[in-house]
Amino acid sequence: MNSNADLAALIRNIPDYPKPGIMFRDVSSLLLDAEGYRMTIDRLAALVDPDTQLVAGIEARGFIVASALAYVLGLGQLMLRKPGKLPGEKIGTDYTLEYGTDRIEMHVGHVQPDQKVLLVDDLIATGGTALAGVDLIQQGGGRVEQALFIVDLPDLGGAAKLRAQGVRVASLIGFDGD
Ligand SMILES: O=P(O)(O)OC[C@H]1O[C@H](OP(=O)(O)OP(=O)(O)O)[C@H](O)[C@@H]1O
Ligand SMILES: Nc1ncnc2[nH]cnc12
Repeated sequence: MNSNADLAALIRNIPDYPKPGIMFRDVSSLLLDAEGYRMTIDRLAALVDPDTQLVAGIEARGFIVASALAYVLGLGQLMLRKPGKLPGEKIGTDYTLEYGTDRIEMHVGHVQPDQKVLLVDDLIATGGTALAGVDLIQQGGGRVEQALFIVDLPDLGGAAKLRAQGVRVASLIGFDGD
């Protein structure tokens, strides 16, 4: 498992899921591979800004990345959740993604003023989800200067949109032509 190309080979590609025309990049097959999962987290951890104070993951697949990274880095994890899951006072943002619309929510008070928050997810496509995450964290008073993903689908433009917001974006694997 010497290169990110080895990691890319562990991702299953499923055409026309969940809608015709979508090539679904399934990280579940990468996560099944013990060495692949460890290498993925180690390589993402090596990219994290040293002054990062909190790791934010987006439900559901983002939690798998955020949990492991927060543990390795010795940081706390902020949960950005799909609707109807948070018991406390919350703020939320609606967004559009490659194959539909959704909403994420965050507890009020879970980000400290000016806290430096790393945003992570398994994959960025159109960027709708990640931009909603940045918006929520900023509404909560935090700063997002960096975002990390296992997979980027650059042709869908999400990473470029995040960069236009001043966020530094990195990923381990890029799939062109999506
Ligand atoms: O860049 P975008 O076009 O917004 O797409 C990326 C998002 O889509 C997937 O999540 P999904 O909403 O399918 O939910 P899941 O994590 O619960 O599977 C993925 O995990 C990202 O969060
Ligand atoms: N093509 C894709 N594969 C997997 N997850 C996604 N989320 C948004 N687009 C996706």
